[in-house]
Amino acid sequence: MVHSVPPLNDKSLLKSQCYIDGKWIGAKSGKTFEVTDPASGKSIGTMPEMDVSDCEVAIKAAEKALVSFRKTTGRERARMLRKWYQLMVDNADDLAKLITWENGKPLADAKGEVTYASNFFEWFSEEAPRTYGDTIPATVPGNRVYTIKEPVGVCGLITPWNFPAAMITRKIGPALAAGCTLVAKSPGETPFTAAALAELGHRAGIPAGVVNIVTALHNTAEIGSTLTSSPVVRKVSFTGSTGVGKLLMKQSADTLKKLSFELGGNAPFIVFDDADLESAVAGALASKFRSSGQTCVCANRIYVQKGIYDEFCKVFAEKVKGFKVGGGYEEGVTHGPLIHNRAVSKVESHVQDAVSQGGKVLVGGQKLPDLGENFFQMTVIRDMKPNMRLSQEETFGPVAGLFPFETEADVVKMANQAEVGLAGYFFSKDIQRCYRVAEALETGMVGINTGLISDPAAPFGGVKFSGFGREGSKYGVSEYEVIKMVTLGGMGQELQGS
Ligand SMILES: NC(=O)c1ccc[n+]([C@@H]2O[C@H](COP(=O)([O-])OP(=O)(O)OC[C@H]3O[C@@H](n4cnc5c(N)ncnc54)[C@H](O)[C@@H]3O)[C@@H](O)[C@H]2O)c1
Ligand SMILES: O=CCCC(=O)O
Repeated sequence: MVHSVPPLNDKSLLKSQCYIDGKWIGAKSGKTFEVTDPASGKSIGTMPEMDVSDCEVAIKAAEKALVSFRKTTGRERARMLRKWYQLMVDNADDLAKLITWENGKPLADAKGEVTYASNFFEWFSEEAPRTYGDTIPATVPGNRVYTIKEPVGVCGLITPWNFPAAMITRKIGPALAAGCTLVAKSPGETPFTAAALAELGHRAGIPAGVVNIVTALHNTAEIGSTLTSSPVVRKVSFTGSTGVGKLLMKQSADTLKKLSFELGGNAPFIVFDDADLESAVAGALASKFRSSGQTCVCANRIYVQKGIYDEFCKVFAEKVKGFKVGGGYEEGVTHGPLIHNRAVSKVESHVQDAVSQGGKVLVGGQKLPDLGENFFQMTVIRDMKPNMRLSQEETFGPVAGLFPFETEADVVKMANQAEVGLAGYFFSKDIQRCYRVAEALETGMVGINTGLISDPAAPFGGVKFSGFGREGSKYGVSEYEVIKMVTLGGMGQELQGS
């Protein structure tokens, strides 16, 4: 496969060290791990394999920086975030090249991610000066009661590889807006984008120790356990799988941390007979195949009502045939590789399971070894059944399983059978049904007549085994705050001299 990486305009954005206490440093042990390009399998470079002692240094730096950072005004923090946002915009091309290089997504998608990611800094720069408390009418005569919002303290942030920029800015933005300092563990598969962001944060004037990034691949679990067990770290925010979320929650119990968990999904995508077929197909394609199916809000189970099932399958499959899979820098490529061969194996096993139980492959279904070991065809399977693995587990890959259904009640029941509840989608022109089904779906987010719901202004998060807490939106900052209530006693009610 032809594969050449375009040079960065600003080569100093490609780092091979960690940003801790305002300085670029390696692991004390001197150990590093290698990061590979998922498209070519070639090495991109190395990053420090940090361990418990390195992570503790980062926590100390964040603890020290908190003393003064928590006293900055919201307006001051807003200006820092705004500068950081602007630097992301100014360096968008380089950030996108890094994302494509380490994650594999096509360059146009990577550019879209940079815009999405930078918008979290813009959004939270606007929220930072508006973290209002309340004035509360007291029950006790003569008392006055009010609340103030305070930063929760040092935060530990753990993010996945599927959005190397957006998952970390979605956490750093509100943490800084609230006045918190932090230690972020960037994903071992995609650490370079986070490091470039740290460099831009440095240039934006974020004070030393406020943002610290540690990297590790093999020591990931011990970094996670250091962050969750440290009494200094008061909050952990994690985005990743449900299994790891449960582990981190257990590990956080002894120190009673505030937690936010954005975990796995298995999104139902429902198309009713009364839907506009063309826009339902477009919505399903956008939702299912975004990042080659590797987003937590990707449609995983596509339910189509019997009356339009055959037609939907035909039109949907024709469109998928038009996709071009390849290296993310190549012209005309619409979909990139999967992150690693474990992801390819899971996708392959979901296809084999469906086929062995009567699913019919309309498009794809195979690995693409000529392109590289992490490539898999964009795949469409019809005649899916509820007991198939794809129906029960998140595929996190490019397989669209099309399930027929009869009634609204049947499909809502099937949709809600999942343990997880992150996003759900449906297409219908019936306004009463729109309200009814949106309210009946057991998910944290619902897209009606759209397959794309992500927006820094909208609260992102799940229910059930998809976790808790909301990111983005007017609710995002509160995840990083505590409410302090103040009662002033004996304030009196009568005016002197009355
Ligand atoms: N809800 C959301 O917003 C959201 C967003 C993106 C991905 N996800 C979910 O993430 C999953 C895909 O990512 P993945 O397979 O890499 O998930 P994962 O849980 O294995 O890894 C996610 C992150 O956690 C780290 N990690 C892994 N084990 C850890 C441990 N023991 N202690 C501390 N950190 C640890 C990894 O290094 C990585 O940075 C999917 O289930 C997807 O739905 C959810
Ligand atoms: O993969 C999870 C995040 C996706 C998004 O924010 O749209």
